[in-house]
Amino acid sequence: MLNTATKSEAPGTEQELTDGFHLVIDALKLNGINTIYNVPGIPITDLGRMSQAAGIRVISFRHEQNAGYAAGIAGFLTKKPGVCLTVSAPGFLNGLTALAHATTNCYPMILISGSSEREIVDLQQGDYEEMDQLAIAKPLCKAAYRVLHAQDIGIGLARAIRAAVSGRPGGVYLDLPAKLFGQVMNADAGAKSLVKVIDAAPAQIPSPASVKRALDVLKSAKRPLIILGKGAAYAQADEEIKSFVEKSGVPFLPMSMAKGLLPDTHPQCAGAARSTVLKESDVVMLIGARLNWLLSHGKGKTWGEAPKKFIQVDIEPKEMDSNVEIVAPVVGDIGSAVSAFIQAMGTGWTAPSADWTKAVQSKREDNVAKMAPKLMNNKSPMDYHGALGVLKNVIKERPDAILVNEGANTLDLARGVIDMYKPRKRLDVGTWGVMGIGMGQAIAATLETGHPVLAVEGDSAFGFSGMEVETICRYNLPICVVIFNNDGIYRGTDVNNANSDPATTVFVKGARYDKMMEAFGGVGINATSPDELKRAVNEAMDSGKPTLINAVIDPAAGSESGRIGNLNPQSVLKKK
Ligand SMILES: CC(C)(COP(=O)(O)OP(=O)(O)OC[C@H]1O[C@@H](n2cnc3c(N)ncnc32)[C@H](O)[C@@H]1OP(=O)(O)O)[C@@H](O)C(=O)NCCC(=O)NCCSC(=O)C(=O)O
Repeated sequence: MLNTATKSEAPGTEQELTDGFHLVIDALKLNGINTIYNVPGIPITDLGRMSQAAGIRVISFRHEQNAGYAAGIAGFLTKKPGVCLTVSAPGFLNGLTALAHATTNCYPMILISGSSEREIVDLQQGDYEEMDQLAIAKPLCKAAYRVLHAQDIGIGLARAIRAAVSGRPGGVYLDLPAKLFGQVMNADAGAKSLVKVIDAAPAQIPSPASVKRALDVLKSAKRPLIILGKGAAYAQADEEIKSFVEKSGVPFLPMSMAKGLLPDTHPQCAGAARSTVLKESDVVMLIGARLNWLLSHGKGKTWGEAPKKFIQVDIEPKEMDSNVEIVAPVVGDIGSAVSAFIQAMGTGWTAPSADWTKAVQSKREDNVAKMAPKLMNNKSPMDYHGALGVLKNVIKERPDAILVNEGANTLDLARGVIDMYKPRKRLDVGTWGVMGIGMGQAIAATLETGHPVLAVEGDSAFGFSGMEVETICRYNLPICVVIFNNDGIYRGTDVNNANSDPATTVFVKGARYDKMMEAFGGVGINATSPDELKRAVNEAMDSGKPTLINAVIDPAAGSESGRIGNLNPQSVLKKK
């Protein structure tokens, strides 16, 4: 129902009126958008207040980048665009990193930003926070729109929603100049101008020929492999994906955020035999996974000598042949494609040879067995494995909890050690390997799903969004943040011999991040051994109280930039 903003006062011509503020709110509600991730300020403070009054959940952050990361991951988790609301110029720019991140990661998100007046901006006359925001946003997102007239708000939002979620999802920018909010129009006309987006992300059914071609190639394989990407997790076609993988009998490798689509403990899971399956497979079916740097572009020594054939399932036709030849492209949405595979496989599907599946299984068992003793050590200060062994069990006992994870070593090692059991329960740095997603993602994850969150953070990574612990306390969210504190980036042991400044990669020694949480009324714990960590995390996850655990990690533990290999400039220098 339309909110009545005011009534016109001319005698005898009384009519219900609405305005830009109310039209934006009504358009959001009409389209089922019930949460806004926001940082208030000119000119959108009242939009936040009025949205809250109208029943939309408005979560106010301390920095727009974190609100943006929250909106992006909300989009990933719900398949509805996550909305981030920012002030003009500087606030808008702060939100842009998250908008670009959403686009790169294919998360549906709308960055709505207030902006200054067109007449003044275009003549560059020095308006408050003057900036041509639309032009700046355009190259960083899927689509960018500006609404100048109140009667176009409905259409503007409809275009933004459709652009964000249809085809390959991504970030959309919606520019709302300050003057728009105050524009008044007849309430009936306003209501009629709103648009409810019907079938915003229509199913894209793959052609039967492409389905048959893909299955023929898979069937011909001696050593097949399925790689599940976060596109598969996004699709929410969990049952279909599980049935297909199990029916095929093919080993599967989950990319980081696809972990849990099938449990990491599933007999077909090849996560712990990664090098073996990439090198030795002869046919690889990519489902919602891109052949980007995370998969070494599908070539080079990671993929071994054996010739490979790639099958790729993706909603975006341009993804095909992006790095290597795709012999069987299947263009469609993942749910439709996987359902079509199941149907076309019929009843006579033959599983891959036991030679292959047993070889994968035995490599996996070897790696898991090698890892096991490391995870049980009770050293103090802790090393990564001792601390992660504890967290692995925390998630095993609470498979519905959401794990947020960022850092360098903290990310790389947690990804392997912590098994996931359910879909979309692992959220991390995504395609860019960006640091700073932690608190924004943790906040949105619990708000959107109702599940508690365990955020496992490197001390450096946490610093990018650390002030949001106040937000976590303000909204009293069930988030347990564990900071792997080794006094620096990669390690805390670097020394600068040139002058008295600290080395570039070290932080204050023995910092107590737990005190930050206490400052805002949450629970802060300093844990120096795996036993202490175990007690503290279990208590936090059971109580649901905002908690931050400063996990003291040996400053000498850890290696340079995880395993990014030759992307790490220091390793390049060392090689010269
Ligand atoms: C590209 C990658 C997927 C490739 O990683 P790899 O190291 O090759 O593989 P994984 O991590 O999956 O696995 C490593 C090895 O552990 C094995 N493995 C995996 N799981 C297990 C379990 N559960 N038990 C035992 N062993 C296991 C796996 O088979 C591999 O061994 P083998 O099979 O024997 O090989 C990954 O590096 C990645 O996601 N990188 C992103 C990192 C990132 O975004 N960083 C942010 C930058 S931080 C930053 O800003 C900065 O540093 O700068």
